[in-house]
This record gives sequence, C-alpha cells and structure tokens, in this order.
Amino acid sequence: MASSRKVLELFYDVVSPYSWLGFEVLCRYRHVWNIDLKLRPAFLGGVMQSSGNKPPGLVPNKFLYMTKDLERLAQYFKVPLSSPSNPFEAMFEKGSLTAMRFVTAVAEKETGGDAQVEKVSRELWMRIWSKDQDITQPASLIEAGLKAGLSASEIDELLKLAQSQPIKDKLKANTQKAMGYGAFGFPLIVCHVDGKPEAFFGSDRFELLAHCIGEKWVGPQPNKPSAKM
Ligand SMILES: N[C@@H](CCC(=O)N[C@@H](CS)C(=O)NCC(=O)O)C(=O)O
Repeated sequence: MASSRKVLELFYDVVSPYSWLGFEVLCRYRHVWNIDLKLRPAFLGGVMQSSGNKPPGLVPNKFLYMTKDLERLAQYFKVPLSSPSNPFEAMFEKGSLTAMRFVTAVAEKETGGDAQVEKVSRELWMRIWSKDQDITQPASLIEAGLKAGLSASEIDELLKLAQSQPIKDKLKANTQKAMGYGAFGFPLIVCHVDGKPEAFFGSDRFELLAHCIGEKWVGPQPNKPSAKM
C-alpha cells in the first residue's frame, strides 16, 4: 500500500564512487523493500565546504586504502567501478558541478518518477568512474544523455536549462537540504521512519538501515541472494 511505504532520500553526486554503490543498491532494493526512493542529486563540493570537511582522498594513506577498497567493493557490489587514471584531476580539478546541474535539470523536467534521472546519473558514473571519461564538457553530457535514452533535442533543452539560475538554485537547495540532515559527505541516505528522519552516511550501512526501517538486508544483489558474501 502506497501510504505504508517508507520514504528514503538518497543525496548523491556522481563525483563520488561510494555514492554509486549506494545508488545501485537502493535502485535494486526499491523493488524489494516497501520503500519510496527519492533521488536527490546534490553537490558534494558544497557539502565539503559548508561542513568544513575535506575529501578523504587528500590523505595519502587514505587515498591508497580507498583505491584498494573500491576495487574490492566493485566486485562485491557488482558495479563496474574502476578508478580514473588521474583521480585528482577528475575529482578535484574538473569536478562535477556542470554534470550535477545537468542531472538536476533532468530531475526538474521529469514528471511521474525518476527513471531518466536514474539512467542519466548511471551513465555519468559510467563515464567518470568506469571508463575514465570526461563529464564536464557539453559533448560528454550529450553522449551520456543519448545513452540514457534522451533525444538530441531534449538534451539540447536540458543543457540550456542546466545553466539557468533556477537550476543552479535547485542544486544548491538540494545540497542545503542534505546539510540540514547533517551531511559531511556522500552518499547520505535519509530514511523517514515514523515521521522522523534517520540519516546514514555511506554505502556500508545497509544492514543497520534495513533494521531501522524494518526490512531485511540480503546482500548487495537482493535478487541473487546466493551471490552475497
Ligand atoms: N565508508 C563509506 C565511505 C564513503 C565516502 O568516503 N564518501 C566520500 C565521497 S566518495 C565522502 O564524502 N567522504 C567524507 C568523509 O569520509 O568524511 C562507504 O563505504 O560508503
């Protein structure tokens, strides 16, 4: 019954590989758990700045650990994650502001669900965190949009919309919303339980999250529970 569904908000940025893992898991579980998943594209750079946090990859040993961690997680989660050849350039020099404005524009245009936001986000992650491809240039966004099934004219309109003030403001508002839930990094998953928000940081809290919403965690591939480790 729609009314008994628990609302889960996923705040994410495609610059964040851990967000990709959380995103794929929740997209799989949205058909398994009694949840209403809301995708909330936001800007990790803004969260870092507002919270006074620093990207963990800036500590050399953490960076080495995360590179190894992500390799193992890619296997476990069955997500084709592979670090870009120059992660510093991809994450900190080029960043994701343009890409996240584009995703925000897709979200604003889409009515009756978020299938397009899901597909476009995935295609952008495929570019930056799987194929070592750019996500900052218009041509890159066009390619991602086409792969996600949008038409050339829709993409053209979205690219223009992405540069508009209302879309810039909307991305800021989503980022501020995450800050309101205490964000210091992504992914941030906010579960609304009995009218109260419960915020979880990371893609490694699903067992606890499931417990909090009264659902069962059966591993990262709920339709193939035998594949869990
Ligand atoms: N342990 C978390 C790590 C998530 C994580 O490191 N997220 C990065 C972005 S990719 C972040 O925002 N980190 C902030 C922090 O660690 O303080 C997981 O497994 O998902």
